[in-house]
Amino acid sequence: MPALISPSILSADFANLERDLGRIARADYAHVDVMDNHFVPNLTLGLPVVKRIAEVSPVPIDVHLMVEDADRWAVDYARAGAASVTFHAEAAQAAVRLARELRSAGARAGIALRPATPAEPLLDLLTEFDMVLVMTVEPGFGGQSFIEGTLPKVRRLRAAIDEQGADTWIQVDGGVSRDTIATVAAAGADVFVAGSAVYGAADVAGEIDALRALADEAIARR
Ligand SMILES: O=C(CO)[C@@H](O)[C@H](O)COP(=O)(O)O
Ligand SMILES: [Co+2]
Repeated sequence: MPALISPSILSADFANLERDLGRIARADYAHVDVMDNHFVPNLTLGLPVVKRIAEVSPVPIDVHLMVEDADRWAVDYARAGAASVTFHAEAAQAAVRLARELRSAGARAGIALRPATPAEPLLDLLTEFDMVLVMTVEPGFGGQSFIEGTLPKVRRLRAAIDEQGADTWIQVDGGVSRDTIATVAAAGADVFVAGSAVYGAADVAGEIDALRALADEAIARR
């Protein structure tokens, strides 16, 4: 599949969110990081803000839930208008049940793994999820540097998905930029989250195109 680009609005101007969403109209998704200051040591935004973002965004919303008690909150984000809701494996009691509830609510269901969380427990359950998010930094903040040690996990997931013929996307999030995107695309990723690389660029639309071109080139070669 062609690379999908999901800029993280964590690096947007929160006082001008509608304007900054307009700047990523050529992306495939808008990545919205929901942090609760418990699962991660940072606090961002919640349901009422996500609902308005979904209403004004030119592209579908990809919610990345970094909250404790994902089982309690995830479906509410689907009902708030998110096209895709990704919860953390470490924060869910019943990941398969939750993914099924998200699909029933009309959203794509994603499961996220912190850098130190192994993918192996998921490998027999891949068809239950529309996406596996491999965190390539510790969740909580934008602007961190890419952790190379997460690449074998991306490769293992790619091999399992291809072997099973599963229609599960691999998303990578954290430190994705022109310097790292080709490597992680070659390892097997399909969906690329980039916050500081996109919103820190002088030409935001041009940066999305450049990242997409680099990823597509690496995907074509794998
Ligand atoms: O989920 C997170 C951080 O926890 C991310 O979505 C970041 O927002 C990505 O930022 P960059 O590393 O691309 O600056
Ligand atoms: Co994120």
